[in-house]
Amino acid sequence: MYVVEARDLRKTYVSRKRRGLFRVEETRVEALKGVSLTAVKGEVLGILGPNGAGKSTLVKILATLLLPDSGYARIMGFDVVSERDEVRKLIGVSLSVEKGFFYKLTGRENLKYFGMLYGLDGKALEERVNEVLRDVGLQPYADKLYEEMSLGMKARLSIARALLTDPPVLILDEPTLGLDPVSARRIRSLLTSLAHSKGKTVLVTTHNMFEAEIICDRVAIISEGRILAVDSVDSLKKRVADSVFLEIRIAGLAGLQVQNVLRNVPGVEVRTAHRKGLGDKVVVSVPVAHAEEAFERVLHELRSAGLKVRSISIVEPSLEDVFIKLAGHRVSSP
Ligand SMILES: Nc1ncnc2c1ncn2[C@@H]1O[C@H](COP(=O)(O)OP(=O)(O)OP(=O)(O)O)[C@@H](O)[C@H]1O
Repeated sequence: MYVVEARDLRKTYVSRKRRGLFRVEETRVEALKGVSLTAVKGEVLGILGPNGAGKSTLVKILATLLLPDSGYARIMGFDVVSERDEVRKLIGVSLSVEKGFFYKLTGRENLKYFGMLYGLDGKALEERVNEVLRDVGLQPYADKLYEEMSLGMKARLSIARALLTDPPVLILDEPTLGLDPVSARRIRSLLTSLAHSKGKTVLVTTHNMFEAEIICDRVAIISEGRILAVDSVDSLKKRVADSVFLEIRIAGLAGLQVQNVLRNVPGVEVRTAHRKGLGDKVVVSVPVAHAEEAFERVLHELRSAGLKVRSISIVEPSLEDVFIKLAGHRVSSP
């Protein structure tokens, strides 16, 4: 059984704006255009896409906070619409824009309040609150008022709240957004250990390629309301890799010379030539099946032409390359 299962989810937002006294203008945004995905026990599933791709909409539907127009989603077999209460017992949710905390209570008091709502009390509540504060690294700031916390502290408190009941499923919208690198690293390793050591299913949205690559067992690439692919990072890369890149650094201003020297080498395409740092960095694209041969040949040609090669390395495609290939644009500029 899938722990998370979504089938053909669709959601259109309709907003109405008054234009003059009698005219109302309606705008419709199709945020989800038939999204299907599944997640199993013990995996971190990343939902990766640019701003406006539909990540938050999807997450809110799975978290029972928004109704889909059609399609269905289940958490451990329970329907997110018709069995909302059962679903809520199974999930811990942290959204990127949090509204539910009390500004005049401390972080610890907020957690205690939510812990009580979830049925914890006495010593068990005290211990659980300390445990989750430790997990997210918030102990030193636990007694600060919520309104005095930094963005990063608030983000961590939100994850701590999602962990309170030790739920089997975590649904986290941009969990490391606004965190400093040390806190982000801590949260990332917490999420992978929750999945891999405790068997939890962790759904995280992110537009951070690096994050998706290092924490996700599988990544769902979403763009303009559609899932373009769901697979492990390695498989996604293999899917798009019809070529690899050789990154060559040459002493001095030699970019154009490299282009000239390599122009007639079969299968080699010089993609860019620009100056960076100490010398020119030239990226050469070669067919994937001939990477090793091309490496030798390119090095030989450059040396024969008297160019001083500082370094040459084979660069694997990145998740960004995968995204560009599937979506037709970069993550940062849809
Ligand atoms: N309440 C709403 N009313 C109208 N349109 C909305 C609403 N919420 C989201 N949208 C639109 O739906 C689309 C998907 O938004 P969504 O927030 O799901 O994307 P996202 O991938 O989470 O983006 P981000 O990374 O910026 O949070 C966007 O075009 C957005 O403008």
